[in-house]
Amino acid sequence: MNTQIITIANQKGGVGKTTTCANLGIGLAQAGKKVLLIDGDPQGSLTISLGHPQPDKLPFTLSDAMGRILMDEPLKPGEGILHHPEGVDLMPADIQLSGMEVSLVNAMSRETILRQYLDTVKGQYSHILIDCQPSLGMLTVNALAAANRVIIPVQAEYLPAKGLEQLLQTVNKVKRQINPKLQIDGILLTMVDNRTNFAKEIAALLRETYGSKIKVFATEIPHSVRAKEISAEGKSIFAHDPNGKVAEGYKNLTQEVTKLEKQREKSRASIGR
Ligand SMILES: Nc1ncnc2c1ncn2[C@@H]1O[C@H](COP(=O)(O)OP(=O)(O)OP(=O)(O)O)[C@@H](O)[C@H]1O
Ligand SMILES: [Mg+2]
Repeated sequence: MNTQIITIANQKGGVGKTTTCANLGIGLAQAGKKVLLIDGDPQGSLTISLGHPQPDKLPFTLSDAMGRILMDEPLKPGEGILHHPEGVDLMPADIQLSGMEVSLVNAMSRETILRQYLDTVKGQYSHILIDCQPSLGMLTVNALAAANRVIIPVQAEYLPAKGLEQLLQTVNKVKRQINPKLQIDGILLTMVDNRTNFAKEIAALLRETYGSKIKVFATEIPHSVRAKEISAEGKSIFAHDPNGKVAEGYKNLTQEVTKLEKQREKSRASIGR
């Protein structure tokens, strides 16, 4: 299986990375895909939002998995992977992962420890989604080095220009130096308040500034208090508010993401001919 590995990254905090990771992941599972979510944030927000309110009580988390790779110790098949009732698997994270940033500094192949871990599990999955912490540190570099695709959530409320530039530089550097397969799927506008023109202006500005290089997803995720509630519920927006506009948004995003995949497959096939 040619596993699609999608990293959700933006070093700006609170832009909807975790919400997108959980709901795109569950959206893909509902579309019949075999999905593993990786919590790459020591805060464990993805882990918490998928029904594990105390990540530090879990017996095995991503820092243990990456530690095994660092120490060259074996992992049992599927070790530490949790199952969510809505059909996705999860490699959780807890605060111990913050120590990994430090351990990686002097490690051999420090940028590819996560990739090496994913190599041991990816045979089981069609899609792996990685949630990043809000930084461009070693963990995010590991997530970019492990992926073939990146989605960049941008909160429509602020002008993101400068931070975005820095993120794109990091992505390009990883692509050049470590991972030539890496492609930016697109910028995803999140928490869009349709009562104002602001989101439209920002979307227009983003398309104007980056549109020639980077796709801005046609799907925009609307702002809704229902989306805020889900993390406490441990469920997706599809279970919490199936007929709401955020569920519709993530359903549309799921379709855009799978469509991109098919287009790329087609163009690869035609190049191969
Ligand atoms: N569409 C939405 N409408 C309203 N609130 C939302 C929406 N999406 C996410 N939120 C809320 O906004 C906050 C930030 O979202 P989220 O945790 O997904 O962002 P993040 O980029 O992962 O943050 P961090 O950088 O801290 O990891 C959360 O409280 C979340 O519940
Ligand atoms: Mg987060």
